Amino acid sequence: MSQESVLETQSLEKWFGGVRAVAGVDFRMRRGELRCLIGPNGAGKSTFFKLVTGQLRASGGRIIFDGQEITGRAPHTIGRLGIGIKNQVPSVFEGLSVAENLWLAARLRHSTTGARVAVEEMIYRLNLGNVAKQTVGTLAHGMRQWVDIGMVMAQRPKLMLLDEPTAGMAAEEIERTVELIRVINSDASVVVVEHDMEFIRRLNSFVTVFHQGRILVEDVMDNVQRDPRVREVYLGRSRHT
Ligand SMILES: Nc1ncnc2c1ncn2[C@@H]1O[C@H](COP(=O)(O)OP(=O)(O)OP(=O)(O)O)[C@@H](O)[C@H]1O
Repeated sequence: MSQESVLETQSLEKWFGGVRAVAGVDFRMRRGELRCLIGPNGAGKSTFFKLVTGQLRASGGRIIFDGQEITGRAPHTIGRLGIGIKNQVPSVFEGLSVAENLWLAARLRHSTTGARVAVEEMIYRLNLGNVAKQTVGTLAHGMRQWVDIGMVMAQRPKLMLLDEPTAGMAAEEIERTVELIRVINSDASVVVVEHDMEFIRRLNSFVTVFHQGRILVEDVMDNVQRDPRVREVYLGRSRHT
């Protein structure tokens, strides 16, 4: 594997019974890169994420993170090595405050002092100072998503996976999420799975298109949207254009 790669998969496969959800994926991204992953429903994007984080065990192939093979490693080991994931459903504690949530996440990786520093930094970087003491369950949907993202950031991952971070967000919340992803990407590699094409366009990154568990196309968004194969399987559908 190239020294430049933060993540590489080789012939990665996942079967669920007779369904080949991930069907031999050779994926590679550079250290420091921001990459978007798109594809129609059922294309295998979430399964790919879960294989990388160890939430699911691969049926075949290899996963290499930061120069080290992580295939078959447990999720907590992979987390400690530096891969963080924000799943579609926020894993916040609704009954605790923003600061308490960030603290619990930060303590997974840091000493008491280090965690305190990380919490303060996340509150600042996420611009959550006004709501730091507020109970997360009382916050608007967008803010809960940002707290969830902050909890992953507080662990200082080298690679952050974001599964549909803008789902259910209003336009101004989406705008702020674009900025937040740039902040995250200033010191971590990032992969974003999204259905919102305008959001992907705003992120202005290299895009990988999944279809039926395989990589169909990899290119910049302009070329992806013009590609007839992509239009056929995905962008031609009114819901996604
Ligand atoms: N736990 C599971 N058991 C059985 N089949 C599964 C499981 N998880 C996913 N699948 C199947 O694997 C395929 C890929 O699903 P996956 O959720 O990875 O797609 P996706 O691209 O993330 O879709 P979406 O955009 O709708 O989230 C689908 O056919 C799905 O039904």
